Amino acid sequence: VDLSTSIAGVHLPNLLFNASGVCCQTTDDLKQMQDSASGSLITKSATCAQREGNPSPRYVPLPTGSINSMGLPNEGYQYYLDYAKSYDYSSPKPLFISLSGLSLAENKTMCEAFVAAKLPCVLEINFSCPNVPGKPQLGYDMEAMEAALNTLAPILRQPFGIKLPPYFDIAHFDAAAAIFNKFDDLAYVTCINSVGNGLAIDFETETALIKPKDGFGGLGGFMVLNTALANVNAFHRRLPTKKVIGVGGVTSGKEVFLHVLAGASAVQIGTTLKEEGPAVFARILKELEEIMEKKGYTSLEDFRGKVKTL
Ligand SMILES: O=C(O)c1[nH]c(=O)[nH]c(=O)c1I
Repeated sequence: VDLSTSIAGVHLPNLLFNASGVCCQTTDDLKQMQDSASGSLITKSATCAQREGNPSPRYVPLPTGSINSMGLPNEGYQYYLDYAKSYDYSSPKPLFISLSGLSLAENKTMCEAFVAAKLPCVLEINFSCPNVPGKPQLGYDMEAMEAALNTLAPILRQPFGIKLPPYFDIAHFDAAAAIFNKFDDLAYVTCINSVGNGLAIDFETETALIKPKDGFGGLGGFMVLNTALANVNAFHRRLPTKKVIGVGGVTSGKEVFLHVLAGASAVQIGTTLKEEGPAVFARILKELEEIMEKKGYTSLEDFRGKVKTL
């Protein structure tokens, strides 16, 4: 079976890669991704300056997923620019770079630096970090999101992507899609980032599980699967000339299959990669192949976006 796909003008030998933030902050992490069976890799969201992030504990696995309030820890964008400059683009795996400036000025600076370097990596702007105290998510402010795209698209002038928060209202899917359809170079959207500001509490100790923000953090893993599928399908239906990368709730080949059925062109793994390690890619690719063979599909196009309705 053929599990390859293409996004933003790059070809992925298979549709799986890491969710930004997991196994991608340092060059050691990224080497693990390169050595894994993934079809691509994306770096930890970068800010202009290096950041330590929030105090620990800041990530905790839960029975049905995870909660995190990392606080954008990263090596600073020059580190990832250097990595992108030294990346071997003859490798079958294309490189994606995540940028998450703390302001539009920061995003502008980082985009200008990457564009000036003229590299084949794909740039993805993170509109949805839920864990920087005092910084509301751009993805929930439609006007600010459109203003950011009006500033950044003319700088990028190449296919790029954006990372979106989950939306929970049809009117919000409509409003967001109406904005995205104005930008031809916006090649894809990645749905979803963590479900923001959940609260995990330990029953015995009666204490929040993570330290930052009184225990409030983004939810991920299996518990967010159905919200992720809805966001993938909502934007697949509303963005006819763009692609969707699906992320959220993948624990096996079954959820990858469901993400593609909902319309995903590629699928990322976060919590399950964090808990199982990079060997997860080989396991899940095998599971997906078995599912496709059983159902009689030979390529992702055979079923992408073909979820039936009653
Ligand atoms: O806290 C983080 O670093 C973080 N955590 C997330 O769950 N999503 C994000 O986009 C980010 I930038």
